[in-house]
Amino acid sequence: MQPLLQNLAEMTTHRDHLRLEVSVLSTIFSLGRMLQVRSLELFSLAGTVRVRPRCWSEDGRIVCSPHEAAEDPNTMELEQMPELAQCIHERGASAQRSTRGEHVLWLPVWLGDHVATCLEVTRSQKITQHQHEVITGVFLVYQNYQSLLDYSERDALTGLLNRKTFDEQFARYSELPGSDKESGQWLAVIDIDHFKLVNDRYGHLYGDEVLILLANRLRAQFRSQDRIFRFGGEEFVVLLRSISLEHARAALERLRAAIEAHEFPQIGHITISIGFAAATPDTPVEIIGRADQALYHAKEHGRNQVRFYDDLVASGELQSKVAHSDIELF
Ligand SMILES: Nc1nc2c(ncn2[C@@H]2O[C@H](COP(=O)(O)OP(=O)(O)OP(=O)(O)O)[C@@H](O)[C@H]2O)c(=O)[nH]1
Repeated sequence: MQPLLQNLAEMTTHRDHLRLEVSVLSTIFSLGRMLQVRSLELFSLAGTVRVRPRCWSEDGRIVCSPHEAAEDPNTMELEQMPELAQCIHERGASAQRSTRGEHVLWLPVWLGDHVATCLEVTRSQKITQHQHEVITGVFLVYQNYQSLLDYSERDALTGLLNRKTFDEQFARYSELPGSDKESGQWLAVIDIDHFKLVNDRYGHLYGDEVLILLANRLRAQFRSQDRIFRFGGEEFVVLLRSISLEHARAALERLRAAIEAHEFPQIGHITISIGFAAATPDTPVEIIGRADQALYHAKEHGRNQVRFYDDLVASGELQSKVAHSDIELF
């Protein structure tokens, strides 16, 4: 039991979801006689729920896929794993499948009413009641800790990622290939127009309702590899990945138009302004600064519009930051 307790203690030192995942897989693997342990990621793609192995045991070590979910060639539809699919539809705690020489146990990680990860344990022998209890015990420690970690990274009102997690997520994006016009990374800052009026006229509760509806719309609009943050107040930031400039512009424009057309309960119609910039290998502060400049340009020129920083610099409507710093005297 001693090594198991040590493994559990080690597991809860991690402050990063992936490291925690690797640690729980290695703890379960060390319980012995495992053919394989894997973490499966569940994600939506083109209207279907897909599954892909994110990390797995290989030669006694845990290795992780180098791909993002949507670009991973090794995915399948959830429905191709009927026992797991049924367990998830029924919001079950576990599922099993036993064939000759292979016994599989699945443990979905429930965060609220949502599953994005599932642990899979495969043994050559049947999993006994005692082994099932030990594995489930380790899993529950992991799930509770994962949920605490998730809670600390999210904005309480909207459930979007909070400002605190931005730098880490941005650093991950920066490791990916740089932006070009064919396929790049983009950072957009989205701000509700005259939101103070909504609060003043209808009260903060209605204001909060608008923020929640906008957050839901953002989640529906962007893909699983994009990252959406609430930076505080009525300001949201989206990191868009692997998308051409024109597609990024079109997605942001669709969002703007959808919000303009939406009838919010009691309040009626609101609009948003969006500024965006290329997520180049500069510091996050510089990139947010550029997107912010584009946003404020939109605010000063009528609101309810999407503006791209490079366009504004090219047309002479904005001066680039370099030009500013040249004349900075203090
Ligand atoms: N309901 C609600 N309001 C918030 C929250 N956080 C910030 N606000 C409000 O957001 C409003 C932001 O107002 P301003 O920064 O003046 O901007 P604005 O009225 O949107 O005007 P423009 O951005 O110039 O179009 C303030 O009234 C804040 O009180 C929140 O969590 N809930």
